[in-house]
Amino acid sequence: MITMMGISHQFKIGKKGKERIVPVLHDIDLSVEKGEIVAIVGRSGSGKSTLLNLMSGYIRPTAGEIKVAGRMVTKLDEGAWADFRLAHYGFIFQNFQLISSMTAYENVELPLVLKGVGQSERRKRVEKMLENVDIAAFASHYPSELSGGQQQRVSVARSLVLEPPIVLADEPSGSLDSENEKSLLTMIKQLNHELGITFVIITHDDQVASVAHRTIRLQDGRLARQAPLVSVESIKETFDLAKGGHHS
Ligand SMILES: Nc1ncnc2c1ncn2[C@@H]1O[C@H](COP(=O)(O)OP(=O)(O)OP(=O)(O)O)[C@@H](O)[C@H]1O
Repeated sequence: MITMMGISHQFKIGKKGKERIVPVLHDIDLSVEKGEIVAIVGRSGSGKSTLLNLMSGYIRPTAGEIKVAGRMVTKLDEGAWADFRLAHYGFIFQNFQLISSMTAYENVELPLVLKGVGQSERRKRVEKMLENVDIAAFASHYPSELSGGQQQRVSVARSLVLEPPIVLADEPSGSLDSENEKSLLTMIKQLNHELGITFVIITHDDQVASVAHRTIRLQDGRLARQAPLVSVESIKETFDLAKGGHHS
């Protein structure tokens, strides 16, 4: 679903003429399969958010290529990226990013309005989504009239209402208590299972990482080597020996 090939990224900081280069990611090869839940973990500053921002096209890699849903997205211009994002990605953030002057219903409806979906179809989809995340009873509440957990549910509903194939989440449970965190994780598992949505989730939290099918660790901008149970060399050796033995 998402393939990164030889991705490196560096930021330029400082005033013109006195710029400094900050290398952040180094030669990342990574792929996320359709229907996977992948957790990205690593120390603060290891490059997790940068990696997610590259996947969503908010920043462009200094080197390397990214393919998403069969499309070479590194070649897209700003406008094409915006369309691609709307069609392929949902986002879940730590601070929910709901619009305070809109009700829960209107917040969830917004992506459909932006996409030009007609009113009766909008109503059907918003109502279904609000029910999916168990927040229908609070449809007419403004964000300030909702608890943190309820706001996160609305934010999840909004990110999924266009039924994106991929959801990118940056510390989605960061501001939730353990009860609300549990129900967010149950919801993620359920959506993954029922709709086959692919999730890429940045987290510091072992609970969140425990729902993932796979955990990717970043260490100083590189993928940490997952210690294989048996090295490739030893498999080759065994294979060659077995072959040699057979012929002799
Ligand atoms: N826009 C930017 N300009 C310059 N440097 C940046 C920029 N964004 C991030 N960095 C630097 O890149 C490095 C990685 O940052 P990033 O936010 O990807 O880390 P992270 O692993 O997500 O950290 P955290 O867990 O604290 O959110 C940091 O050293 C950071 O200072």
